[in-house]
Amino acid sequence: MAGIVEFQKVGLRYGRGAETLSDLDFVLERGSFHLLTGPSGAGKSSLLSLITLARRPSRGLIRLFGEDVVTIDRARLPAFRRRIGIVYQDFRLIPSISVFENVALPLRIVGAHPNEIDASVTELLAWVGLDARARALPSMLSGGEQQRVAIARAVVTRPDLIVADEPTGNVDPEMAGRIFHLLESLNRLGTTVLIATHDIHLIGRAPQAAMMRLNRGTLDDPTGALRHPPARQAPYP
Ligand SMILES: Nc1ncnc2c1ncn2[C@@H]1O[C@H](COP(=O)(O)OP(=O)(O)OP(=O)(O)O)[C@@H](O)[C@H]1O
Repeated sequence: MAGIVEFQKVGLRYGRGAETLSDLDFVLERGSFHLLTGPSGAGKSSLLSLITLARRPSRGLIRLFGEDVVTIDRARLPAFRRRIGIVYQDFRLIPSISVFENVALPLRIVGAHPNEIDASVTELLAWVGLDARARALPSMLSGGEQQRVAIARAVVTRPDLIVADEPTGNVDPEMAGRIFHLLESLNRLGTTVLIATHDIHLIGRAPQAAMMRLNRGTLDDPTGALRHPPARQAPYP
């Protein structure tokens, strides 16, 4: 089965200091569900930034969807980025447009039909409990509400890969459960999901998820799933 993400001997160094990430070797198989944990400062966001093509590694090979994205012509990177739904830790909503338009934006970029945009955005905003706030600007929302908008935006195009950095960091346990359920449902439909989280409740909800643990920039593999990746995750209870 093809790897959606493959890292070989990847290292990342900011400036002239020691490496923040070292010798990362792993494969995320198509349709897998991974949780990335580790103490604050271990390098989780840095690792996600390599996968989402926000940064290039200092060394090593990264393949996304089977292609080497380190040496690739930069002009081709947007096509890869469009296949990835990203939930940023700091949301990164566009402040000058409405909640609806923030979620609609990825669909507008790919030229989706207006009817499809209306239907998809409306459905997702209802799913995250924000249908009544569709016309609001992001600044009028609480942190947790903004996080839900960011999640709706990340999944609206049904991307091949979803990368979420602390997607439940600002919401209550009930909403965290809904968000997790949404990501699980997308995973069952074949989307590969990688979630970086400190949320022990979230980790407890996903006993079958493959765990990746970063420790000072190197990766532990407590479930062995990186060396022997499951072809497909077992269904969640
Ligand atoms: N742009 C940057 N320039 C220089 N150093 C950076 C940069 N981004 C992150 N770092 C450093 O890299 C290390 C790892 O940071 P990173 O944000 O990846 O960790 P993290 O595991 O996501 O932490 P947290 O759980 O607190 O979000 C930290 O020491 C951080 O200071």
